[in-house]
Amino acid sequence: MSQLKSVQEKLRLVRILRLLKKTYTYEELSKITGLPITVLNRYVRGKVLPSAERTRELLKLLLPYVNIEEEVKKRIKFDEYGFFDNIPVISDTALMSIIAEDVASRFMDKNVDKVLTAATDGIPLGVHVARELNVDVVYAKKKKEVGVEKFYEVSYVPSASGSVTTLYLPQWALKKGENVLIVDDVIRSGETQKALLEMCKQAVAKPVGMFFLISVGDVIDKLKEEYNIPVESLIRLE
Ligand SMILES: O=P(O)(O)OC[C@H]1O[C@H](OP(=O)(O)OP(=O)(O)O)[C@H](O)[C@@H]1O
Repeated sequence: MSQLKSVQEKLRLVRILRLLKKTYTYEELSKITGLPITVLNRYVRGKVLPSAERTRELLKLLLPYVNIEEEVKKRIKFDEYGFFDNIPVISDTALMSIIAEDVASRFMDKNVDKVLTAATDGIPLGVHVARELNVDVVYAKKKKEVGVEKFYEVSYVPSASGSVTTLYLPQWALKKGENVLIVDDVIRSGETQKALLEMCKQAVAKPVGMFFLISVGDVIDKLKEEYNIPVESLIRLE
């Protein structure tokens, strides 16, 4: 294993420990791993890193306790009208890194050149996934930034809004022939995503897949059928 790969594995273990720390006590983690609390605490705080061999052993022991779907569900807070607050999910950097590893492995064989998302709430997932795939992330905004000469722009009517929204993306951000992975935190009607797909069309770039943390209803099945690309979500709400 290369030095870099070995360090990455160690950092992955620290992220997993930090995530599990939010659910399990040090006593419980100590029982699971057979390591003293003081040692685990040093790993979590980054005071020391485990050896490569211990990292492998600990990952084997701890990974069964990581259920990312449950971690996301646990963090979604619904209000009295059935709307949910996704900030507890997208602001948790340890969880987002672990989710991004999962997303990267799902789309590893797609030769992704760029990750595309929509501002605002798609950005954290976009950044984490792009970093994991070692590519750049670009995002469409609802306003035109000054200093940009040419934009791809798509107008649509978001469900239940009754007004037209336009998304703008600088033309330098997507190039002809690039393989694009579209990600977002949530997909409800799919209108935002169709706008991003339309931007790929304007750029003559190729959408190679779509991923969402949360999808509502059967919208991802419809997109998959219509565009004939893999469309996946971590959790599906009815
Ligand atoms: O499938 P759809 O019905 O199009 O909805 C999904 C979109 O809605 C949310 O963004 P929003 O437009 O609320 O902007 P925000 O990210 O700035 O909150 C979300 O982040 C998605 O981009």
